[in-house]
Amino acid sequence: MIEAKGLTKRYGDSHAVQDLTFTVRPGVVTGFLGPNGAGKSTTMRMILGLDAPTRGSVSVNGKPYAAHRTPLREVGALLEARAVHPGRSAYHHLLALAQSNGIPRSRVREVIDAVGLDGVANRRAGRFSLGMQQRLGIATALLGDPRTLILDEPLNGLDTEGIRWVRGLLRDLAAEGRTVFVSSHLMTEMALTADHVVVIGRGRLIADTSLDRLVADSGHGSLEEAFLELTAGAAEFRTATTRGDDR
Ligand SMILES: Nc1ncnc2c1ncn2[C@@H]1O[C@H](COP(=O)(O)OP(=O)(O)OP(=O)(O)O)[C@@H](O)[C@H]1O
Repeated sequence: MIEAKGLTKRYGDSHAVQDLTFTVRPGVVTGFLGPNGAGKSTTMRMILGLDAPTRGSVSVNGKPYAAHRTPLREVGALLEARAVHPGRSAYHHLLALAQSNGIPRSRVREVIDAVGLDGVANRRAGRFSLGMQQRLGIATALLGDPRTLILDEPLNGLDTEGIRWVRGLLRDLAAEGRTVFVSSHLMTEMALTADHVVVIGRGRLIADTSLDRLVADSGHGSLEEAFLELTAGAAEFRTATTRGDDR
């Protein structure tokens, strides 16, 4: 469970995140949606204690992230797939994290197999393609068998098989009773994966509802249309076509 209360982050004169209050519940996949620059990554960084809120608070599984004694066993996160020592193999990257978090060595092989990296586990992570780095990032998130998963754009760079695999993985993790909070710009994928959505724009909460209700209430048949309508006034970057300049 993730609980944000009045969460706010200001950089200089501008708000990246403003007065966000929402709860991410276990047992369902919650999609975290918003246009470019809406504040999704900043919110996730605050949940993980990587950025301090200017105001407000956020807890994961009942406590601030930093208050957990073995955080990797509570919360698995993928924020920046490239945040891996480039000279280290995938196996040694995971092993170092396992050893510093009291996770058995056998779990390293399990997650390597689970993400399909068994054939390249001894290669330097710095030479991995984006999709391979993303798979390693997901393996890192799964390493501690955590109750809560926070994944920022986990589908970036994945091939068709990888995208389908992540869809099944997220649904399975939620079905096991875990909390799954995932951001993505791929609305067709989110429509297939998420049960619930939290939508933000310009740092503010726009919607916190079931995916089915969001689509039904919009009167449109798709999440993509519902999302574009909902965020029309909150998107900083829209192309001429979407703005209707050429009509
Ligand atoms: N360290 C920082 N210093 C100054 N401004 C920042 C910083 N980090 C983020 N911002 C600003 O905060 C806003 C929200 O950025 P954030 O990366 O959280 O958005 P996002 O929803 O994840 O965007 P995207 O979908 O494009 O990845 C943006 O205007 C961004 O420029």
